[in-house]
Amino acid sequence: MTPAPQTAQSPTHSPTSDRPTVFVMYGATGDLSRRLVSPAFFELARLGRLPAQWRLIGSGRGSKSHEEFRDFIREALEEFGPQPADGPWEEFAANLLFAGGGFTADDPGELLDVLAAAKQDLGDDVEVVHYLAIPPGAFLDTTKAFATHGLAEGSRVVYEKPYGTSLETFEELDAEVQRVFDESQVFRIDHFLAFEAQQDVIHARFANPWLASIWNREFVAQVQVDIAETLDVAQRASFYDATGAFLDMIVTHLFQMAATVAMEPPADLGPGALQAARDAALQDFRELDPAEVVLGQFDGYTAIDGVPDDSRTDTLAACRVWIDNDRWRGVPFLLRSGKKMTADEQRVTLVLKSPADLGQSLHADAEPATISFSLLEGGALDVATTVRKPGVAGGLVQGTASLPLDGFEGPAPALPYVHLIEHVLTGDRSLFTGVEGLRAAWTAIDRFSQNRPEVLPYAPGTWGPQAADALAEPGQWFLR
Ligand SMILES: NC(=O)C1=CN([C@@H]2O[C@H](COP(=O)(O)OP(=O)(O)OC[C@H]3O[C@@H](n4cnc5c(N)ncnc54)[C@H](OP(=O)(O)O)[C@@H]3O)[C@@H](O)[C@H]2O)C=CC1
Ligand SMILES: O=C1O[C@H](COP(=O)(O)O)[C@@H](O)[C@H](O)[C@H]1O
Repeated sequence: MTPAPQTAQSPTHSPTSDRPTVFVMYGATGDLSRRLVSPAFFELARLGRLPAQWRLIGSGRGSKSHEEFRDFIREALEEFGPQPADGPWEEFAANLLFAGGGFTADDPGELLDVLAAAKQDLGDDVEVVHYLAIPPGAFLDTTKAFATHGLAEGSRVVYEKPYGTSLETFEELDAEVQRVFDESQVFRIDHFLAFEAQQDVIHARFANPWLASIWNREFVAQVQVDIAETLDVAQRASFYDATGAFLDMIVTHLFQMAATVAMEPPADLGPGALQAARDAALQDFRELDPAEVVLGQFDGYTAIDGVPDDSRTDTLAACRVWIDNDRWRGVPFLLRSGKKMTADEQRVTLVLKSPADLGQSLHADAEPATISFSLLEGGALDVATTVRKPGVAGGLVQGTASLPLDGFEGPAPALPYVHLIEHVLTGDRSLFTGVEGLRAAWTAIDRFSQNRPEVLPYAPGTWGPQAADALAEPGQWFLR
């Protein structure tokens, strides 16, 4: 298979955020827009890092006046921050526009008119960024609509995850995307790659030879990527019920995080090399065995408005992934993510081999040490290690040294979407997924997709069905 060209910067776009820019956000009334993307735009405005002249057009199938859309975004900021009062709200709001009536090949709704007016306001040399914050099932038709209405040429386009919903739909979508756009125009998001702490996993590994030297099957017994949420899905039942935890989180964010851990040292830490290293790791993922996947649904899920009474959608998924290469052969990568769980935690953990695993007789029964990165907010690095118990009785005890990763002088950590939007403007692909890695991810889950296990019930506020615990044996989940 010939890899699609992946260039760090478009030959046709200058790596600057100075060009007047119109962002069109499809799905602007949705959960992603309210919780993550609109706050990031406002944060960029607060930081003075948007282009000097810009507009943000929210696109949706319903109808809203520009003023109603501004109120809608203000309410989202009041709920999720940054607070409007903490930034240049009035100036920001004046740049917000809404184009209703949807956007399809047959009917572009109000978008062409609103876009033309915004471009006219901003002058001749306007950059247009299309941002698809809509459910993945709508990506293909929207891409076709770009071609029909002549909106592809000279623009940049940002696809949310999941890019596809199966190997087949991924191929269909990507073929259309490659037909309509040049690869240099396309950005495929996985916002976990933009977490500050995700970047810490990479930099901690390569800046510390002691860490780099144990980052392999000789010393690591298990790798765990565990994203637990107390969050419900009531606000976005229709998207969620059609998607489920496995597609929403596992084949997307958790596969990318697992690949971040698993990757070979990249040639350098530049955008192209990082993306290529992750993609290469994904290509070594073994096809998932459906017997090593556990799906769960929290009790009460089907009572949510908009969820069918007989829905079998998974709200939790856990699996064991094997990576067939010299560094990781035989090391299980345990991935788990679910809604309505016990806690909000996002962790990448390397469980190291115990003295017994390494054939040592001294302190053979000592617990395995762990190196664990919390991905929440600014992140933290927690190293749990066995030490002597103080006092005359002696014995061993495990203690944890915790290093907050945002506890240093300098700017505060930025929201992931702040990084992503800036990187789209500058053409830097280090935080974006690569098409070959995505193809490998969909290939790895293809057999599972045709043969999904039964969905098991779990009580809200727990760690999921017991079968998920068993995946970690003979070890156990770090979060428990
Ligand atoms: N929510 C989150 O935390 C995150 C979501 N994502 C991704 O963002 C995308 C959107 O997710 P989210 O915002 O949660 O989903 P929502 O269900 O909230 O949908 C977003 C918006 O898309 C529009 N929409 C729905 N169906 C269609 C359709 N068939 N065609 C065109 N537009 C449609 C709706 O707006 P209207 O009715 O106004 O047209 C809706 O408000 C998904 O791909 C998701 O995976 C990524 C990271 C985080
Ligand atoms: O992509 C998604 O991510 C969020 C979790 O991301 P966070 O940045 O809010 O922690 C998840 O809740 C959502 O279901 C999913 O679509």
